[in-house]
Amino acid sequence: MNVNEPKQGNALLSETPLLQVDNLVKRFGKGCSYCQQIENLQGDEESDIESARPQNQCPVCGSVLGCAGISFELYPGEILGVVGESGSGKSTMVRSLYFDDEVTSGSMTLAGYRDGQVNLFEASSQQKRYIRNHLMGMVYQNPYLGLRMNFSSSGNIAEKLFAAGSFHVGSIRDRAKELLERVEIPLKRMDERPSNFSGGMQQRVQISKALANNPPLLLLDEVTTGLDLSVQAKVLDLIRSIQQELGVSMIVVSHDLGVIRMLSDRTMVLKQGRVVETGLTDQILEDPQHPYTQLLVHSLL
Ligand SMILES: Nc1ncnc2c1ncn2[C@@H]1O[C@H](COP(=O)(O)OP(=O)(O)OP(=O)(O)O)[C@@H](O)[C@H]1O
Repeated sequence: MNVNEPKQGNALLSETPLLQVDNLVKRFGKGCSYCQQIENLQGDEESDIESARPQNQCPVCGSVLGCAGISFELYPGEILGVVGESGSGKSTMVRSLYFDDEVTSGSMTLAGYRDGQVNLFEASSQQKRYIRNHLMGMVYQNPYLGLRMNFSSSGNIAEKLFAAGSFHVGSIRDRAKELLERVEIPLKRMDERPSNFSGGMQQRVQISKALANNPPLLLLDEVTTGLDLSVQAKVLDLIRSIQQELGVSMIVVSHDLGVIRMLSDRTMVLKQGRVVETGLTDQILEDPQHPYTQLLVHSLL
């Protein structure tokens, strides 16, 4: 597959979302009676584009709204791109979805967990662990967050399989081989620590670990940022082919519209913790409606 080729159409969207997020709020800081009314920090969408004053910071108590009421749906087999400038809340959003950060309020349901009837943000820590181990995978920009650098690559995968209840050493080893082969890590290096690997290889090991238990949902946070362009292209190509092969749904966070253009079916644009525009990626890139999206798109050109 050539990464320079345009995407082959959009995923077939089924009627029922795999993931539904409603009104996700994440506040950093204690908050006060002023900023608990989120609309007080709303700002003027049209005029604050160039403004230096962050609209997501409370002028009274100084708390910051990382996510200020984000709602969206993700359908089976779909790749949703999340784009926005630095500080727009992209990482806070995915970290919240993966339970790395505890949210302030909001709800998240997954079709594969108790028929989508449970707000996962309110689940117990044991339930959250189950969901992370069986139903979600996460790939971080910084491989040190997703990998244990003092374990071998196969050991990293084994850890994820153990966590989901696999204990048969032979099958774990076979699965590790299969996954590492899939992400093109030479098998003779499977017992080496990822700290010996290049940045692109570390990201590929992270991807294989995240996929170990066949989760229906994969979260990818700036996974190619900081890699050389040719390495970046290989990792993006891998992500795209894995998605086509396994049909896994993905949320791809990037500040780089080139990455979004290549991978995502639909795109959600964030600004200061809020969704300003969502639509088919081609439409967002070719005919952006919101002034902020227009600025982002034009800065790509
Ligand atoms: N631990 C924290 N404590 C206080 N504020 C935070 C914390 N983490 C994030 N923020 C704030 O939340 C807002 C959203 O940050 P976030 O890192 O999610 O943005 P981003 O779009 O991922 O940016 P980048 O691409 O630069 O990482 C920013 O204003 C940021 O300063």
